[in-house]
Amino acid sequence: MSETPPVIKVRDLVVGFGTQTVLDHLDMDVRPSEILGVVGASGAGKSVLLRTIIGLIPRREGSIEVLGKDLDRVDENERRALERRWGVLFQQGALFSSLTVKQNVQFPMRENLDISQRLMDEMAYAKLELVGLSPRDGEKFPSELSGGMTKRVALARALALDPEIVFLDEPTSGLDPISAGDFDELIRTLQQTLEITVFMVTHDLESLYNACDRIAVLADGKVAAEGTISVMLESQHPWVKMYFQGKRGSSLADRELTQ
Ligand SMILES: Nc1ncnc2c1ncn2[C@@H]1O[C@H](COP(=O)(O)OP(=O)(O)OP(=O)(O)O)[C@@H](O)[C@H]1O
Repeated sequence: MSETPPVIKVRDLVVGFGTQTVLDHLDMDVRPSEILGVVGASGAGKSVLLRTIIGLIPRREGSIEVLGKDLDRVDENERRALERRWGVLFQQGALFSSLTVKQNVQFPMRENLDISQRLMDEMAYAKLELVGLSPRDGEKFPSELSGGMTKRVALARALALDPEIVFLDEPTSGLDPISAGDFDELIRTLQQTLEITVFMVTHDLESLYNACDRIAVLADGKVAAEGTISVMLESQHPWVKMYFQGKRGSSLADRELTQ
């Protein structure tokens, strides 16, 4: 059976800081158009993995292929072209506080595209609409936004260049459960309509149940378990058992079964 090649292929990845090894010969595949949830204990290396894939942290060993390109074999131009094919939502939203919402969303366009202000405005409004915000919200400054709106703007900015992959680092952290649920639904809808691949670091069990197709658990520097929620519920790995079959996990699993 021939399988579609992964969108992200990580092999034998070793990343560390000083004497600390964070990722220790890690392998991972992210499949086309899936939402992969990456979980693990605090400090397990989830954000480090995300940042290494997008090239912000150097590797000690191993290879990373994104969209069929080996990151060690691309030149500067190819690298820039590749970077335009992914969008990133960082943990804190990381909006520029002195720019309006619209200008924040236009930032990647300004950096990468040679187009008129008018076209950029139209594109920014389209992205804002995609994430459920109005043109009027575009004139606000980040300090005037709620937590949920900030995440939506950061997502609109991540989508600015119509990426094929979106990396999300804890997209629902700091949101109340209802806003977090809305955000999960938004990610799911976007993935279905735009067919993007989503790499999502999360602590949020609800997100894992409601938004993710598959889950990868990081422990001891590796992917210790991977698969659907049902695979997680049957896993015998101690951390996975504690997380998914612990008190909170069980109540979600019961709810899932009775739906
Ligand atoms: N720039 C850095 N310099 C030194 N150590 C770092 C750096 N970035 C991360 N680390 C260390 O790498 C380890 C993994 O960090 P990482 O942020 O990936 O954890 P995480 O799994 O995302 O945790 P959390 O769920 O708490 O966000 C931690 O021990 C952290 O202190």
